Amino acid sequence: MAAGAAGLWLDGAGAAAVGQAREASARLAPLVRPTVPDTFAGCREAIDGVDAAVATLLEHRVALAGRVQRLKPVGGHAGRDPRREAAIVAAMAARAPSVPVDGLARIMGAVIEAGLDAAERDEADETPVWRL
Ligand SMILES: O=C(O)C(=O)C[C@]1(C(=O)O)C=C[C@@H](O)C=C1
Repeated sequence: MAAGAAGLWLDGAGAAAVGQAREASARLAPLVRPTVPDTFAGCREAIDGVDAAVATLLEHRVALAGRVQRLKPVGGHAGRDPRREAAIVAAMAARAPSVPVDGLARIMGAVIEAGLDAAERDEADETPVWRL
């Protein structure tokens, strides 16, 4: 398999490998090759592509957040660290200058809470899909 500017070339790959490669491409394409669509349908398609990448990153972030809870003296919601959360928002603000900082703080607050909720469900023996 090789990746190029226009997509993926698969030589002699089975259907499962082709499916996996398509999914990997869908997840990565919006990051490495952002599109600038000029139609309604094109915009919707591009948004769906970005959402696929966002969902992939959220899934990975939730798994990492779950892992760090198990390494902290006090994990879960009880061990929240407002200074760390503010530093996360400040670092992200530099990369998302079009999103007002208070909006970014609300978004990341929701993301962090979702991660902590998932970690506490995991503690209750509900195995998550992703576990690092
Ligand atoms: O870094 C930590 O201490 C974490 O528990 C992870 C995390 C996060 O999801 O980024 C979650 C809760 C804390 O308030 C701060 C950050």
